[in-house]
Amino acid sequence: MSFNLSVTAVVPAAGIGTRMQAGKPKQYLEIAGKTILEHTLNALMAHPLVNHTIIAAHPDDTILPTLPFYKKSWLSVVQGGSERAHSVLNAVSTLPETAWALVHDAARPCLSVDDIGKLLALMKDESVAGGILATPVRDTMKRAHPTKSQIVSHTESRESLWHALTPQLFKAGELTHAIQAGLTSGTLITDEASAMEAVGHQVKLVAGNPANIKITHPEDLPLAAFYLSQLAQQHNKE
Ligand SMILES: Nc1ccn([C@@H]2O[C@H](COP(=O)(O)OP(=O)(O)OP(=O)(O)O)[C@@H](O)[C@H]2O)c(=O)n1
Ligand SMILES: C[C@](O)(CO)[C@H](O)COP(=O)(O)O
Repeated sequence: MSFNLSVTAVVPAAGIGTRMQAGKPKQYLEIAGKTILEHTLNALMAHPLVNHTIIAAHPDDTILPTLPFYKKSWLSVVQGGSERAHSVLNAVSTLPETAWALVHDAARPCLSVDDIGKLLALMKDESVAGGILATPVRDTMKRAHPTKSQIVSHTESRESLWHALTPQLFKAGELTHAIQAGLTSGTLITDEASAMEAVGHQVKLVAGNPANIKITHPEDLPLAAFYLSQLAQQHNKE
């Protein structure tokens, strides 16, 4: 049986980085001389099965066209939307229904090629619609009191609780329909898996490296710089 093994990376990059409180969208902040977005694209394109990337960019983005990779043949750009789900939908809906979409946050540059490979192995697993990189929760989880946000209401069980990361891998057609259904029904869609789960698809959890952090707040930058240096050292040893 032949499997469609070509993969398109889809990179939602239309956010404005409010929580980062920087003078520009966080994906354009630099680490080791490259923008965070460029680190992320390099990470994705390092896997031999990833042969194209679609970026969903903010309509007012004037930085992206100035970057060195902008005119590369392996890159396409679509307009992002008001929410991350809209940005992903605008990109994924341009793909053939049977294409594999590897959706990955622009704000997650510390992605290893090994973790991409672990997730792409799901393309041959017909028991699931796709899957996501994730890490098991390590800390005790507390639910705050609904009206007293600094007071503990109760302790949540951390049994079988995971942090969802990206990339998240699904067939473009199924993902397009799931996001459209979720947006129409008002389902909260904060990642691709939540849309797929809502319409009944099986989603596999693939344990990934917790270094694959989402750069969100200023204190994440030095941590990401450290993890990127570790990835570079590992790459140089290979
Ligand atoms: N309308 C949006 C909102 C977010 N994103 C992207 O989704 C990823 C994860 O979102 P987040 O970390 O929340 O980024 P921002 O929305 O930029 O951050 P903030 O919420 O602090 O403004 C980022 O790569 C961001 O660029 C997007 O493509 N379109
Ligand atoms: C997609 C994601 O990175 C998975 O953890 C996360 O849901 C993005 O959330 P954000 O609020 O858009 O940063």
